[in-house]
Amino acid sequence: QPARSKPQVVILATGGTIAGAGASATNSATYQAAKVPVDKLIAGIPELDNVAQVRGEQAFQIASESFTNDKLVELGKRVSALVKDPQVDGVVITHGTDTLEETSFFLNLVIRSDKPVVLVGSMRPGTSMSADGMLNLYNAVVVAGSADARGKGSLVVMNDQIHSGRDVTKRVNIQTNAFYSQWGPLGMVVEGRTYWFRTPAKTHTTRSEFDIDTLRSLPEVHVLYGTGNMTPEVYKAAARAGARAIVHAGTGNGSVANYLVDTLKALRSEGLHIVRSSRVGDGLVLRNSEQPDDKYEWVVAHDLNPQKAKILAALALTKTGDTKELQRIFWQY
Ligand SMILES: NC(=O)C[C@H](N)C(=O)O
Repeated sequence: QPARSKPQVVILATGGTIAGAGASATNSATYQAAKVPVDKLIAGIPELDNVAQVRGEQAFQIASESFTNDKLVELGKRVSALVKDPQVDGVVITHGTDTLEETSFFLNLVIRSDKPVVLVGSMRPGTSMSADGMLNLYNAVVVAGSADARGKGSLVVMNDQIHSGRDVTKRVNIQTNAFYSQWGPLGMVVEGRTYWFRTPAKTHTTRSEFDIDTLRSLPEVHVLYGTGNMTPEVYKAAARAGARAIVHAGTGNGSVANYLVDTLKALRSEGLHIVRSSRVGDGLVLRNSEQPDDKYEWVVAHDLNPQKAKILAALALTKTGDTKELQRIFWQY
């Protein structure tokens, strides 16, 4: 077959601020997300034509805070079908930034392909002054069409940086430098070229034991946030509401208040899993630090923040209910 001159990239649009519109150019924070259809986004960047052959597909038109487990599974299945198409070299997903880190981690774990899957959003709507969506989308298409982006797991392109979809998190709610990875970005994309500096160490995509093609749904996992003066009843309510695991977004090292410990132990003995993460954001929670996890059969979230731990716990619970296995999964991914 003759080599194609340009990579073929599909832009799968889900909504978010990158498809947002405000009343005036000064509305950078007050606007409606998920308004502009994907074909209009593509038409607004004729330069895309220089770097890839692009086509759009509208998966959803929602703000990302409204993503559900069912939507994650539906999106994952569509991405999987696209990357199996020999005509497709890479996929870009336009996404709201609020839960982009959950979707990127989920796809990093369930898409069994080494083709680039690149998530992108924006912090300002396209109608605003210094809107960031156009360049972010252009950069994302460049990365999705790059052979050197293959095999690196899902990627997030924001603000000229290329992040691992596993590591990245939204840290600022109102500026264009919103995304951050505690272990650093993987690379940069500048003027249509990629520059790489590191690769992910954790298992992903082609080597993952999770597979979107056989996944039908995700079990319920709730995150409960550690503060002073917690209420044990809230943990029991999560269990009654059908949670199979609770991610405890603990203070500091994932610590648990002394008056909560008995409730968490009792819930564990009833079959619910306890995953200790931290509300701090950076760092990592170690086993048997703060609490005797071995004795209580609790799991620690390693370096995953609570919302990422929720995604991995849900996927892990589709495979096992064994605490040691769950912990092995948290170390590995
Ligand atoms: N900047 C954004 O995209 C925020 C928006 N609420 C969303 O996540 O859809």
